[in-house]
Amino acid sequence: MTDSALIAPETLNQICDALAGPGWIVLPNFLSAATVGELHQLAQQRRDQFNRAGVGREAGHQVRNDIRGDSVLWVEHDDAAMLNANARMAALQQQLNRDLYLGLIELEWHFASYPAGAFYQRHLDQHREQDTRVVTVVQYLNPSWEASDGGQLRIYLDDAQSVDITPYGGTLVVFMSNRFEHEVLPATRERVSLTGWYRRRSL
Ligand SMILES: O=C(O)CCC(=O)C(=O)O
Ligand SMILES: [Fe+2]
Repeated sequence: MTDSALIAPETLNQICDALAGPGWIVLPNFLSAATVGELHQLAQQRRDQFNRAGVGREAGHQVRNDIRGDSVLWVEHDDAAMLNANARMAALQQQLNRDLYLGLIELEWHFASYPAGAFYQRHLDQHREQDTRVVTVVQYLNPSWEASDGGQLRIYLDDAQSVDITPYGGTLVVFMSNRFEHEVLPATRERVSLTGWYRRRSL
């Protein structure tokens, strides 16, 4: 990994201010091109370990191409190849707790790969009252992506407007998991990301 494990203090402040205000933020070039390349390559090397993502829990869990078409690989906390990536996310967790008192205890995150044409229908990441997901974090790992490749993340804002975010490599998106419905639009090529949720203890 070439990137330092650290996130610039101004960036941490910017994220906290945004979550306390509008509740969401997009930061282009959060990851350097070198880091995007390395993480993208890692995802390709581990291609065989990805599993089709499902919807619903436990007995109700099923693969539904009409709802979401991605495959995912969960990131382990002691994964040596993810040392810096995990450290960056730990630094952000610490700052969110310090500034916003969110009481986050862990990040669970996975690589996600959407084949060409795949999408994820409009949904809310925190959909049950008992759900402990507080903050959603997405990082895109798509080198040389063009807006015309598609794959935008469409976030539905509070005031019945929406914003489309193109998944350029290195872009970070952070938003409050219980506030914004969102969807992933189909792309013309494979779309790779790291998506995670900071969790609090269940009440
Ligand atoms: O990849 C994205 O832009 C968002 C993915 C998403 O909404 C999810 O995995 O819950
Ligand atoms: Fe989501």
